[in-house]
Order: sequence, then C-alpha cells, then structure tokens
Amino acid sequence: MNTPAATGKHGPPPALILLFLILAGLAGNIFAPRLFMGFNYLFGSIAVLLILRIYGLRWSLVAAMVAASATLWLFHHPFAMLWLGLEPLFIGLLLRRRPEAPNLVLFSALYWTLVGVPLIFLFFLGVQGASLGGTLPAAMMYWLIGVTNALAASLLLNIRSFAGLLGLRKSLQTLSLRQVVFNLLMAAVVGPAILIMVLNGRIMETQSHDLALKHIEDMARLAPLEIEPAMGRNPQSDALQQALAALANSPGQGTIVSVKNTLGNILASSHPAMRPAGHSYNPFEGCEKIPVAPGIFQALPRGDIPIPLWQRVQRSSLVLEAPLPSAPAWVLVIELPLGPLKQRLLERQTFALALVLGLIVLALINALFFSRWLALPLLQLSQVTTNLPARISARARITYPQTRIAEVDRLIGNFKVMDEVLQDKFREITEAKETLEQRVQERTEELKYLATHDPLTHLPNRGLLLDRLSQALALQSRHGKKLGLLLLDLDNFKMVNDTLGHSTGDLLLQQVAHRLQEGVRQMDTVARLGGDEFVILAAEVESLDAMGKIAQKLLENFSAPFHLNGRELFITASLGITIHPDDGRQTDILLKNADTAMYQAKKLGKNTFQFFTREMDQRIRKRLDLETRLRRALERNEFLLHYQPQVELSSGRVTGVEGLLRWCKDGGEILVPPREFIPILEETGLIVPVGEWVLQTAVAQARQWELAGLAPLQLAVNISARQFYRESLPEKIHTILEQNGFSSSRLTLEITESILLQDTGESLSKLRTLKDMGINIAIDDFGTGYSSLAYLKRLPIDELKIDRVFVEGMTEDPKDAALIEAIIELARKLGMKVVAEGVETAEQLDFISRRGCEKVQGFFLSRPLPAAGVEELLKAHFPGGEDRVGWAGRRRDTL
Ligand SMILES: Nc1nc2c(ncn2[C@@H]2O[C@@H]3COP(=O)(O)O[C@H]4[C@@H](O)[C@H](n5cnc6c(=O)[nH]c(N)nc65)O[C@@H]4COP(=O)(O)O[C@H]3[C@H]2O)c(=O)[nH]1
Repeated sequence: MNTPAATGKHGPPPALILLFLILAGLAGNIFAPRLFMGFNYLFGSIAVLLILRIYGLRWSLVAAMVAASATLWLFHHPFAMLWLGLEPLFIGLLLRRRPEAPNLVLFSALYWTLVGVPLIFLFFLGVQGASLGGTLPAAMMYWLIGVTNALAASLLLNIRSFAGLLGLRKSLQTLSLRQVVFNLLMAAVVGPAILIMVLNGRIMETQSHDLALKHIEDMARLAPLEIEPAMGRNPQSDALQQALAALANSPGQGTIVSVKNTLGNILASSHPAMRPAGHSYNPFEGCEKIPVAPGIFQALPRGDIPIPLWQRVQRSSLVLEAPLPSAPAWVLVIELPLGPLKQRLLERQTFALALVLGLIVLALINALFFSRWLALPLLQLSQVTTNLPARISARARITYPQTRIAEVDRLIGNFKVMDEVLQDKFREITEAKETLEQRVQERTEELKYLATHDPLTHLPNRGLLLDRLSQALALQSRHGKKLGLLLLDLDNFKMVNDTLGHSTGDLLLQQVAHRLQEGVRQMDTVARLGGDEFVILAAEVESLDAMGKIAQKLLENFSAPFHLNGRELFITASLGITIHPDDGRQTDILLKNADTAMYQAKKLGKNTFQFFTREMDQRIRKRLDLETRLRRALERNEFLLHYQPQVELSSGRVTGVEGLLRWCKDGGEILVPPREFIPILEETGLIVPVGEWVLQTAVAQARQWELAGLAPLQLAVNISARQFYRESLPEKIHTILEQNGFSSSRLTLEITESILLQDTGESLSKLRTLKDMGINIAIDDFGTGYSSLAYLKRLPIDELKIDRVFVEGMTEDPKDAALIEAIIELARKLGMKVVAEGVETAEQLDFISRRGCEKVQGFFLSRPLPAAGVEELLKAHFPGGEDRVGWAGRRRDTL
C-alpha cells in the first residue's frame, strides 16, 4: 500500500491498521449512542480524521464514504453522505495548504460552519421539510459533534502510546506545543460542556416524559368520572362528546380522548375528525408501540419513514387504552401528542445547545490565541536559533523574541547567554585560527626559505644554486657572454673543526659567507653547497682574465684574519673555476668541473685557484678508475707485502723489516706505486680493511720466519690516521698477535706526526693502550710535519724515523745534516731510538753511522723485498742472525 504512514516497525501492518480504522469509522456511525431528543452521537469521523492524518486524503475519503453509509439507515437518505464525505476533503485540503499548523479542530470548525451546517439546513429544511426550530438544534448538534470528533482525533494523535500503536511516521510523532496546548484547552472546555449539555438534555427529557405520563395517568383517573355520568346508555350523546372535549382540553393542545368499542370502532371522540362514530381507530397505526408504563404506550412513527429519529420523536404520542370500569365493552383511548411537549423541550435544548456552542467557539478562540501566545516565543526562539553556530560564525545579528512567560523568558535568557559565550568562543577561535594561519604562513615561508637556503650562512643552497644556474645558462646562451662557476673549498677546515670545535667552525663558515658575498657583484650568486664548499656563480663575464681576477679577489679576501670567539685565525681557500660554455653546458657537468679544478688547486698546495682543463678531467677519471679498481683489489688478492730490511749499525745485523704494501698483477708486476694508490685508499677509507690485511699478513709472515729459525726481527707496519682512530684497533692487533702467537714487543707501529696533530687526547690514550700491550711506536717521516715537539715528551714513543728528505740532502746541505744531528741528539736525550730512512749511498750511511744513529733503512742496504727475498737475504748473510759474511760492511764498502 502506498501510503504516507506505514513506517511502524513493530506495530501491526499498516494495511491492517487502515482496515481497522475504516471499520471503526463505520461502527462509530452505526453504534452511535443516543444523546437526547433522538439525537445520536456519530463518532465515525474520529476514525476518518485519523486516517486522513496517517494515510492521507485518498484513504480518508474512502473511509468517510464507508462510515457515512450508516447514515443511509439513520437518515433514510443519502444526502448525509455528502456532508460527512466532504469533511475529510475540506480538512485534507486545508492541511495541505497549512502543513505547518495542522489544526484539525479549527479546520473542522471551519468546515462545519462554512459547509456542514449550510448543507444540514439545506437537507432538513429543503429536502425533509423540517421546521427551522427543529433544524437549528440539529445543525448545532452536528457542528458540536463534528468539532468534538476532530478534537478527539487530534488528542488521540497526541497520545504517545496510541501514536506508537498506529505506527506514526516521525513527523507525526513529534508534537507541536502549540497544538498540544490548543487541544488541551479545548478538551478542558468541550468535554465538560458536552457532558453537562447531554446530562441536562437527558434530565429535561425525563422531566417532560414524566410530565406527559402524569397528564395521561391523571386523565385516565379522571376520565371515567367525567365520562360515565355523561354517557348514559348512548355513546352518541352530546354530553359525552362535550365531556371528552373538556377532558382533551385539560392537559394541553392536541390531546385526543376517545371511546371505542372492543372491535376498535370509535364510539365517541374529542377530536372532530374522529366523528361520526363508527370509524375504526388505531392510535398505533404506522407506529411502533413502545410500552412506557402499565397500560401506557408510546406511539413512535415507524423507522421506515424517511425522517431522522429526533423528528420521529417529535411526532410521537403517548397512548393509554383502558376499558371503562363502568362499561367494560367500551375502551377509553387517550392519545397525548408529545410534539408540543417536545417542541418546548427542543426550544430549551436549542438554547442550551446555543450556549454550549457559544462557549466552545469562545474556547476555540481562546485556545487559538492562548496556544499561539504561549508557543510563539518558543517558535520564534527555535527559528532564530536554527543554525545558530552558522549565524554566529557569519556574525549575524540575532533578535531574540520577548515574552512575559517567565519560564520561556528564562529559556530565551539562557540562549542569549549561550549566544554570547559562543560569540566569545568563536571570536577566540577565529583569532586563534588567524594566529595559527599566520604562523603556518610564516612557517611555510620559513620552510620555503630553508628549502632554498642554508640555515647557517643564509646563502642559497645547492637546490637554489642549480635553479639559478639553469636560469643563467638559459639567458647566457641567448646573449652569448660567458658564465663562470667558482667552487671554493676552505683549506684545512677539518682541522679548525677538530681543534677549535664545531661552533667555531660554524662561525668561520658564517664569516666566510659574509666575505664571499662582499667580494662579488650584486648580480652574482654565492651559495653554500655543504660543509666548507661554496660556489660563486659569476654571470656575464667577459673573459677568462676577468674570471681570474674575481678568483684572485676572493682569495685575497681571506688574507685578513678571521676573528672567532676571541681568536684570530688565518685561513685560506682553494678555488676551482669552470666556464660556460667552454667547459660544459649542463649544470651538473659545470659543477663537477669546478670541483675537479678545485681539487687540482688543493693538490697544488692550496690557497690558489685553478681553471678547469680537459687534462684535469682525464686525471680525475683516471683516479676514479683507480679507485674502482682498488675497491676490488682486496677481493682479488692483488695486494702483496714487500719488506724492507732495517739494519742495526752497531752490529751490522738486519734487526727488523718494514712491511710495505704493493699492488700487483697476477704475475707480481707492480701495478701502481704505493705513493699513488695509498692516498686513495686513505681518502676512500679502504685503508682500514687493507691496513688490517697488512697487519695480519705481516705478523703471520714474521711469525713464519721466526718458526723457520731465522734471526728474530722487529716488524714495522705503517698505520694510517683513519686506521689509528678506529676504536677497535688495539683489539684487532691483539687478536692478530694472539692468533699468530707473535710477541707484541716485536711489533712496531709507524704513525705519522699528522695523527698526533688531530686529537691529542684520543691519540695519547690510544698510544698508551698500544704501549701497554707492549707494542713499539715509531714516528714516521719525522721532521716533515708541523707539529710542536712537545708531544714527544708526553707520548709513549719508542722510535723516530728521520724522513728521507733530510737523509737525501744531508751530504750536500749542512742544514739537513744539522737537522739530522739534532734529531739524533733529541731522540737520544728523550730515550728514543732513531732510524734513518732512505739511505741510498755509502756516504749517507757513513754520515749517519758517525752521528750515532742506531738503525738505517734504504735502497743502499736493500730495496723492499718480497717475503721470499727477505728469507733468502737472511739465510745468505745472517744465518745466525749476525752478519757473518760482512754484508753490511760490503754494502758500505761498495762505494
Ligand atoms: N727513494 C728511496 N726510497 C726509499 C728508500 N728506502 C726506502 N724507500 C721507500 O720509502 C718508503 C718508506 O716508507 P714510508 O716512509 O713509511 O712511506 C710509505 C708509507 O707511508 C706508505 N705505505 C706503504 N705501505 C703501507 C702500508 O701498508 N700501510 C700504510 N698505511 N701506509 C703504507 O706508502 C709510503 C711509500 O711507500 P713505498 O713506496 O713503499 O716507499 C717506501 C720505501 O720503498 C731509498 O733509499 N730511496
């Protein structure tokens, strides 16, 4: 069924409810309780109106027709169907027009006033020919019944459990305060008014009935007394006629007093129409004979007459038939028409009805106004507070309703307070939002800035540089000028960081950035690539010369000292320059070229600048190639150790060997000299695993020689800075010594002075650990570093190795000779041994030995040899560890 209701989930099915309501409507009109005066209470329209609200107009019209069909029987005319059927149509149309105020009672009152009552008048006056006096109360009665039914339907819809039973949809389940107030106010008046009216009607009816009964009983008592003397033996006598007429006149108009025989023929009658005598007379003809009291009956016109009950009652009479005591063959018939009595009653009833109707109309007006007065401020409040947050956020002015109802006024007051609080909160939120947005914007700007700038120096970062570079390249290619990219790297910046701390390093970088910016043109870009690398993008440069001048100027900017945390620091930089379009056309290639050139500048002794050249590129490529090959060399077993003997001058014995790394092809042919590949190993960090391999191999070899019974040798192994600073170095050495069963006292680690420069604290503790393990420490290339000699005092050093450069020049350069003498003297005084490196000639050997140097090492005595070579040498010349064959002496004597 396609009805608007049918939403009840737990109640009976909607179709069943509808059917029930239709039948209830019919029953309400069939079993209409009698009120008074023959009026019945037709309450079928309650069900019809319920159907109208729940199932809509169509079904209510059907229900109205079904319910009104009962009036066919009640009024014996189909006309009533019209006014009963029109009611839901009228109300239904009004409901559609005013869905926001579905006031059934008001709409019903309007219907009955405008349509129902005129139709009733038309029907009773026009069709049935009833009197106005009889129709008026009927019209008022039907008005009252109609409005009361509408009120009952409305109240039923207001009752929660009833609404639930009917399975009302949500919109009907919620109640309108105005409606409820209206209904209650109406019910408070209509209920008692109708009740009083009905009771009053009933009482009056009973009274009038009793009065009529008393009349007829009185007459029945009086009649024999009056009649008998007058009748004699002749019923036709005038005296009897006069006595009957006198009797008939006594109770009131229209009473017929007759005497008839047992056959029912009139003998005498007060009514002239009954005469002449002999007519058959039956007062119950065409009537129902209703017993009222012993011997007294009501003659009520039969129901098949097409008039309503109240009209039939008006036309009824009370009839008494009793044989005369003195002449039992004669029957006294008294017919008392109830019409005049009922007429009087009707007039009084009409008055009462008019009063009640007036009262109800007043109640209706009052309920309408009162409910509106009560509910209006609430309605207005609900309207102004609909979408309150949105209104507040739109800063809309809210005009709150005013009322004299204290509770509602308080509610409105609460809303106002809430509104104010919300306004405040909203303002706060808005302000907070604005602040937040501002912060987000600032932060976004900051992040944008950070994404393109270096936070330390505030210079453009690599990203921004590349961006500007590509823009500049695009512009440059249009107007044909050159563009220079200068890559600047600070010299020994790591040392500043390591020795003076990172914050000083940062300060230096900031000052460098400042100087660089001051040293370039406005149109140029200074960027920081990271670490201590800066790039200057010099646009529109005329020539290479101009570029050189820029580089020179930049370097000169470094001539003044930097002031860092109260210290003065001189720092230099190395610059690599590349030119667009000569050296390349792409950003990454130009950057790489500048880097290559800078690297070259470093190699050339730092504090200088270099232009990029193709050869540099090739060299770099070669180096890269070397690096790649070196990475694989360890796995491929391409490393090898050579050992250079060290000879003790006092005994002429080979007392030690220095392990030296070689990179060989399969056949043993040396691939790259150590001085070329070892720095690469150091730079790449490969020196750490390779150095470990060296230690392992050298120790294993020395132990092998020991086991082979060769003279015990002191094994010297070079340790690079990276290796030295590895935390695990002592443990590693310990393991290697352990694994090979080699004494730590036979191992000498050669470290360079640069190691000691880096972190004295750490190097001291590490040296102590190594020393405590029994290992000897030698300072390699002594004299070439820049360190102060103070460390010699603090550090546990056993040996100084005089660098080859001094030995090389000592025979020609007295300064070298003096230096060597000084070193030997210094070592002796500090309790250290001295080893002279790079002794190539007998003269050098002689010079050195006369100066008191303990040990020598050099090509003059022996080049670094493969392990087998060392073995051969030892076996051939020092079978018992001594130079029994005078090898050392001969070597000395060869020159
Ligand atoms: N012209 C000349 N040279 C002589 C003479 N006597 C010795 N030499 C060379 O002088 C270098 C001595 O080693 P170094 O000063 O420690 O200098 C070493 C050392 O610093 C480093 N090195 C070599 N092997 C290793 C190693 O296993 N580990 C580490 N970290 N560095 C190593 O490579 C440097 C060069 O090693 P090599 O080329 O083997 O060069 C060796 C040796 O062949 C001589 O009379 N005349």
